[in-house]
Amino acid sequence: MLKQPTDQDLHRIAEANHFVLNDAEIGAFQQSIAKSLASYTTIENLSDSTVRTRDRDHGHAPLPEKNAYGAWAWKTSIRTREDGALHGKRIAIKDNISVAGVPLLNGSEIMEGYVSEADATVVARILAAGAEIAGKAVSENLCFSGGSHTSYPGPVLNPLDTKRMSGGSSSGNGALLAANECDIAIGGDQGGSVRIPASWCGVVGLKPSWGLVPYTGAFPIEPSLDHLGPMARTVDDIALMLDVIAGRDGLDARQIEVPHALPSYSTALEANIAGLRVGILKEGFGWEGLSDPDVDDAVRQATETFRKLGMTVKQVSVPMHLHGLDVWTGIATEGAWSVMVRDNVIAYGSQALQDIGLIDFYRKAKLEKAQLFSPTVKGVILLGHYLAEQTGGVFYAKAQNLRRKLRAAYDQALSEVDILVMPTTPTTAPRHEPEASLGRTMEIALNMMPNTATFDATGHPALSIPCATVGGMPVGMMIVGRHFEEQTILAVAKAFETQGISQSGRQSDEA
Ligand SMILES: NC(=O)c1ccccc1
Repeated sequence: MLKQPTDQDLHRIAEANHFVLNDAEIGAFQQSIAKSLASYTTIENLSDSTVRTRDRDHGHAPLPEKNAYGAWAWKTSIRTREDGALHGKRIAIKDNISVAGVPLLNGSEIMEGYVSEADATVVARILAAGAEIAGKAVSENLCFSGGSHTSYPGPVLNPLDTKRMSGGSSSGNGALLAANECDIAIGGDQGGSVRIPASWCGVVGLKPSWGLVPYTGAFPIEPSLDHLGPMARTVDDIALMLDVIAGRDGLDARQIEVPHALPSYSTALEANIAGLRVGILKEGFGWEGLSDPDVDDAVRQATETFRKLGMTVKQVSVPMHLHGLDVWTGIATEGAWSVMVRDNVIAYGSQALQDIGLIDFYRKAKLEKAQLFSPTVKGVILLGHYLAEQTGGVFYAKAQNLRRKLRAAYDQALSEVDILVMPTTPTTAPRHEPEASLGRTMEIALNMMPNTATFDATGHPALSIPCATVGGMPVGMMIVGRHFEEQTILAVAKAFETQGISQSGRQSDEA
């Protein structure tokens, strides 16, 4: 029950909002508030009819000896039917996505003790398609890192070389797929978090068009950047999963642009890709101080495969790509601060389904345990709060407007070619740096995203596929397409995968 505010409360709040109240005004506002509070009593007493915890096996914490890479956050064996498109598939769910009755840490110690009350839409759809939910995969701390070193309870190791990072923020997903501990994993991507671990772990990862896959039931960063998408070892499994999870759920405000009728992505894999036009994005290569020239070369060389497949390949230029990360930063920093910090993961103004249990737990955790926020999250709080205080959101607002311009710039290029290609990440998986300073910890969490984050801002679909190895580690090639043309990306990726396997370049180093 909400208590009537004291007169003191009203004076304090008025002062915080830069006005003053006299005694007569206080009296009048108290009366008006008393009337409104009756509605809050009603709200408290009405059921909002959301589905709560089901009767199911809640699983167990992973045994350390069966968690060599620190990639499992929780183990389950949830299956609700014995048939369906995903029957026989073992699925890992990134630990920022709700599975009813199962803990959700979102990579942060402050969430210790929280248990999700309802299945996310993607989880409900996966179960309805007959798959087994094999567990939750470790996420970076509140999803705010592209490395795999900020996760609680510990870093995630890359199974291909355990001294290296698996990439984040879907860090566990990449490691579990590379280690063959699941067949398909659902990741989240606001700045590259599906594609970075796919790139560094040598698997396939798709960030679908913004909105295509409902975000309902996943812990957000900022609604206009939030995406969920599949990761797997094969393009077939990506398409199979996309068929299951894509489409409106009627609960997610991010789905405003999603077409009501969607193609069959699995069927689209067989489409004829000869004649399609590939654009090598000039500005996606040679990032000053970031790019490994061997990675750039390997991706350029891999595009020869497209020629062999009968596609045309040319270089295209989108100068604004160089500012994509700036636009993203303007949206992500203040946006994440407002949603995740100021507003307890509520996006005010949206009609999306709200997770009351999560909001309540997280609000209290934030009040009591803020000291446990990771360096990356503290960085977002410091700059986001400062920006709001100094500028009142003007930079956020302008960055949102610039997003349209950025999107139009890529759309222009995508009117001349069917897909854009570039390295997913400027390097292969870097080494863990356990002794890193605070500054270095932040740097290695954020320095790999110039090609990925921009497409979270514009919402274009983007897939990372292994295309070579450098120094024994996989190189990811990113294929970007037009909005809601995942079928084209998948058909191209499938053809590349089929062709690529017979090539020596896939297995050996491209010096
Ligand atoms: N959640 C993300 O996609 C992300 C990726 C990299 C850095 C920060 C955030």
